[in-house]
Amino acid sequence: MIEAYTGAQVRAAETPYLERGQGPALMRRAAHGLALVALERLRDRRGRVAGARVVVLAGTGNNGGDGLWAGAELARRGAAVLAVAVGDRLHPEGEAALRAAGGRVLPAADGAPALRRAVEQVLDADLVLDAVLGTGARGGLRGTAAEIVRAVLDRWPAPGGRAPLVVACDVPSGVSADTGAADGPVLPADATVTFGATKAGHLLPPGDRLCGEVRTVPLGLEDALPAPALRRLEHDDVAALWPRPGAGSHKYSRGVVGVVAGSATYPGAALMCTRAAVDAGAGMVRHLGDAGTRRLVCLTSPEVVASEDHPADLHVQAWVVGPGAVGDPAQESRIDAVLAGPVPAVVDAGALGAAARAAADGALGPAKILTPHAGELVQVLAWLAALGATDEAPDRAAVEADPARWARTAAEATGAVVVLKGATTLVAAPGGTLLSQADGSPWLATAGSGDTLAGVMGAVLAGCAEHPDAFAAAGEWARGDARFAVAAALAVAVHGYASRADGLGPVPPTALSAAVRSVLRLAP
Ligand SMILES: NC(=O)C1=CN([C@@H]2O[C@H](COP(=O)(O)OP(=O)(O)OC[C@H]3O[C@@H](n4cnc5c(N)ncnc54)[C@H](OP(=O)(O)O)[C@@H]3O)[C@@H](O)[C@H]2O)[C@@H](O)CC1
Ligand SMILES: [K+]
Repeated sequence: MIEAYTGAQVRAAETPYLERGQGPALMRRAAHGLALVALERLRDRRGRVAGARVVVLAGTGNNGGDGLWAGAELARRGAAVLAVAVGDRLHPEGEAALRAAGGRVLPAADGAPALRRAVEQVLDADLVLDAVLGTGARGGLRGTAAEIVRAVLDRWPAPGGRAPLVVACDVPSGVSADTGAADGPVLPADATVTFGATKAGHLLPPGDRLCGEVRTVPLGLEDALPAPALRRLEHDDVAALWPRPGAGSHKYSRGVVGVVAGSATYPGAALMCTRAAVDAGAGMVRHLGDAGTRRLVCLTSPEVVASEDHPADLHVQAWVVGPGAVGDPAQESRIDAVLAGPVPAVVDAGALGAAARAAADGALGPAKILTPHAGELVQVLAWLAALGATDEAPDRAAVEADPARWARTAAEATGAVVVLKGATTLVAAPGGTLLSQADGSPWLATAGSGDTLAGVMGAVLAGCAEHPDAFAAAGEWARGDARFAVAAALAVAVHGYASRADGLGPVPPTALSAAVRSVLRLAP
């Protein structure tokens, strides 16, 4: 599991060390880790370090200091290192170290000619160390640094062209270490070397897409860190946590999933959703819907028991409501009943409007999991604002600029877990628990993918519904209501792995569902 922290959390953990005078030692350790990754990248690209042209984009603070000390190490290995000073000063010891190692300094803020030279040097470099801003940034890049990065990006080579390698120091400058927000220009990094702990901004969109590979250099702060701001499940976590039947399990103890999906207009959603719940290992899957859809469900997945019942007539461990359930009053009535009841539920697509209404009448509770994509979240937040449950109704650009903020807002306003689907999917629980998963193939952005995810999520939700400690192996934090957020993240991860199971190619939802089975053969 990756645990990530805000910049402020890491700075607070560093404070006692700084007060004991250990700041310079921490900086040297950080800079050495940065230099090692830069050396590795240079060797991969050029075979040797000697003679490589390296530019350090150096800011005025300690982030710049890290870059200058790392530049000094590279200079000692024979690289030609130029520090581009973007502000009115440089970290004094870092600058002295760089000069002592034979590096040069270009004060880029000294007028237009200096700025133009800086841009040429960056474009000509083999490697750029981006050390303008780290955890001390207030907002995105501004001033000379912003002008340089903008001018460089304007001339950044087309795909296939040769661009300098970029290694970011702590975070790509201009990306918030706390939120992943990127206000203004940012040089996309091939690798980001971070210090003390992974930062939340490395795992949150849109900044996560600008980090490249993230490497963390330990600084010995681990024991001083508080609870993480954000977590990401990795392969081993998924293998260990996914609910599996024991010798004494039977279909009811494993979890029955009830699916309220499909309508005369959209029967396919019900087929994909029920199939995925079967493939993800539900003990039993029941489908409620119109006669035509039921017949198709039974033909596609004979394992499913389809009926025209009402949710109140059935005992299930978890519901999935909404996929394709549009324009059918009987389905709407079933959705309302599930939302009003206590049973855990995945609330998708056609049920999100009803969820917003139900939430405005009283919290849905943490056992309900809403699964909007960005467009649907905008709609849900607009409904919540219109119903007086929230103050603000952001547009899509605002949601995409800071998705974590808005996923959290929706979670607090509804009392439910909110899964904001995207290339990086965020899971926000009302208590503040936040997970980020980025496991899927870009091919996953296809119609029906969400119906499949909802089915997979229904299966894992049914498996943990009656077991508050189902995921205790992940840590104390995962007990009780937090298990619903973990269930959601597990489903997102498995769905993502399934999209890559046969390599990177198209994944129509039926193939995706079949791949879920191969992913779940993971050894526990
Ligand atoms: N603490 C430690 O023990 C360790 C810390 N480490 C390293 O220190 C980093 C944090 O260093 P930091 O605190 O000096 O802040 P930092 O990110 O360099 O930026 C602040 C400077 O930038 C400026 N500035 C601010 N916003 C701006 C903007 N939008 N656009 C332009 N400029 C802006 C601001 O200048 P001002 O505006 O105040 O004149 C200020 O001078 C951390 O990320 C890690 O790399 C490691 O060595 C390990 C040990
Ligand atoms: K940086």
